Amino acid sequence: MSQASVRQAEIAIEQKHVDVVYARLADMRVEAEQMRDRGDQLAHGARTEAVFEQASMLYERDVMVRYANRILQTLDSEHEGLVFGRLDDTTGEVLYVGRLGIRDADFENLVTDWRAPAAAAFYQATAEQPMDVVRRRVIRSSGQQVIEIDDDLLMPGSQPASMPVVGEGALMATLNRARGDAMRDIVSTIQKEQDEAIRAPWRGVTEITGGPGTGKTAVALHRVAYLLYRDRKRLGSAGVLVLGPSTAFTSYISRVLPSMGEDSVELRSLGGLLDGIEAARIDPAPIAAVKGSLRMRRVLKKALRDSPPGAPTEMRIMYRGEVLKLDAQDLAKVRRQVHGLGRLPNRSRVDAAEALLEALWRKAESYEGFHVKRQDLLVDLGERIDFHRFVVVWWPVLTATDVLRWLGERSRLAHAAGQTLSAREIDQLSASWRADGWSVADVALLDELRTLIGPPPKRRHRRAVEDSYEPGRRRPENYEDYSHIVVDESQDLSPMQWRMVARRGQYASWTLVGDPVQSTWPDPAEAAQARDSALGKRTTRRRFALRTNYRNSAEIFELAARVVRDVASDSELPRAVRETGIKPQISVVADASMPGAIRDAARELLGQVDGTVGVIGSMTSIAKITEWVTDVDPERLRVVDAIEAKGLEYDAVVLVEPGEIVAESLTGPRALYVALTRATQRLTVLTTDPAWPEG
Ligand SMILES: Nc1ncnc2c1ncn2[C@@H]1O[C@H](COP(=O)(O)OP(=O)(O)OP(=O)(O)O)[C@@H](O)[C@H]1O
Repeated sequence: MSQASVRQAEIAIEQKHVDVVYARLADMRVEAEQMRDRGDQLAHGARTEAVFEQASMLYERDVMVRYANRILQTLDSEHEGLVFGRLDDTTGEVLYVGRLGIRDADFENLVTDWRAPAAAAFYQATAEQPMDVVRRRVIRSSGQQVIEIDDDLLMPGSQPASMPVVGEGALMATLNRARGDAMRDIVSTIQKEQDEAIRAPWRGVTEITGGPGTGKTAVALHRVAYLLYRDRKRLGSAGVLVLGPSTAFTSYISRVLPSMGEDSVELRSLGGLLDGIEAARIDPAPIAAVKGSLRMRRVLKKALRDSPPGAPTEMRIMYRGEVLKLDAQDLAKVRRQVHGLGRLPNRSRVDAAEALLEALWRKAESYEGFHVKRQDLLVDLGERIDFHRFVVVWWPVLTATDVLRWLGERSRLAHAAGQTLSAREIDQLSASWRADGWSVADVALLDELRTLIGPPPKRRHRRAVEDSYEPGRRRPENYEDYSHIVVDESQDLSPMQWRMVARRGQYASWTLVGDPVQSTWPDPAEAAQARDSALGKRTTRRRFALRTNYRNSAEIFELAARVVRDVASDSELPRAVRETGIKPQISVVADASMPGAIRDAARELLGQVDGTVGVIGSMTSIAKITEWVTDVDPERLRVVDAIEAKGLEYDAVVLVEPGEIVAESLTGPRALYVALTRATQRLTVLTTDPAWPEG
């Protein structure tokens, strides 16, 4: 038989099994729907049964409905192939691996869930340690149709004559495919070193490091699916949070977990972590660096103690024929006293009222010939409506956004900053808070303020809503009790951002994903310290280093590696496994011809690849660049600045003016390294510097 017909025959064998699986699934679907109906009946019945029976009935119903929903969800979710793997072992046993564990009506195993221990060999077996696996097969399908198979022969000595081996390697086939706007899951081709990180226990802190394209993000997401599968009770109800750098990133990864049947995980960007605020604006690097540093805590604390804008600077109140007056100095003293009690400002209005009454009493006492009893004055004035009206405006309920906005006034910020910020920093920060909207770095400051201020006094009905929270429902505002938190691109979190994230995971276990070489944070020591205090005393720490770059062609990565050689050691750089024979194109362009050159390069690349093409430029020129390419294929062309490009990938990239990207970043070549490692197949660099990349 020819190779082609052997392949066809093997595909037909797999198709037969896949057909059996889908037929069984159709039956299960009917059963699941019946189960759901039966669940409803049970719930209905429970209302009329004795109380002790209700609990077990409801529990049974919940289990049924959850199981039924899970099957339906997996069947309905967009994914490639329910059955994607097969292992043949030395005893002739066959094990199929898929997205869901499925048994036939006689309870015989048709497919094993990829997360089950029995499926681990699918990812962990190698030629050196075959774990009794003779042949590993990846089955690629389109819908219910098997379209391709790819085999690895792990134990050639044990291969029976009747066992053919076909295909050229599933991994390479997958890596060569065009990229779209959404990341795909990698369940069928997870590599051994990745699998170890995915299956690590949930406790403590799991750190996954590796260069660009080593699959850190993919691994972190599969780890979440794995942990929820293994420990849903413990992790599922308190919730899992996945945090990424930008909304472009969270949208890029948003389909991976649902494609594995997980839709309960919260994906948030750093700008969207605080409920009610969606910040996308990125500050210029020097401003972001100040906003992210721990110095800001001092400034914010001080700002809260200052008198709010619009607060009266004088109090006059008539009492028994005398006008009692507190001037600005008196009032400032009272304010200091109240803050000195150390309670949250939004919880201190009663303290403020009491301190004002005391001050009024001292004033009254100082008036000659004015005889009143202290207790009388405190009670009489304390009941007066005009006194309360004053307290409300003098000690208003604060919101974090109000307080940060106030610091847009330069003199106010200067007062709060004292010696903590330089005059230039005060100029820059106050100007930034006068601008419209919030920046991503502001969100951590708002969250810090939220905690320093305390929640606004609760109204009764509001408390009722928060207390009635049950797992599965929408979580309460600014929920802080996640059971597991994944932080992607963790090398870039500022100390203030670490504090914000830590608040949400006081009892959580963590998966941290990052690459120090791609760091755009200028003070790694300060950030590392903030990170360590965020993680607290968690003693279990495990580290996984991924070393193979699956994204970039070797030719593209070679150029990227050149720009960071001075700041990174070889051991920190991954190895790109895929060669395309196509070198990146570097074109030196005159300034005036840049718009046309970008358009031409974009069009050329769009003609050469099937998927998306990214145009990446500096933050300062990205608005201009966006205008220049508006008429070029909006379907497949994406324009992002070097910061936003973090974590994303395209089939081809036009990188505009690398020198500008280096110049505007506080970590120079590292930011450029990030931008240069976004393309899977082709890269064109346009520069006005004839000496680049050497210059
Ligand atoms: N085992 C694998 N099988 C198939 N594709 C893979 C595998 N591992 C990684 N990839 C692909 O490689 C690309 C890079 O993966 P990912 O974005 O997770 O890398 P990363 O380490 O997070 O990169 P960066 O640090 O640049 O953000 C993705 O397209 C991913 O699907």
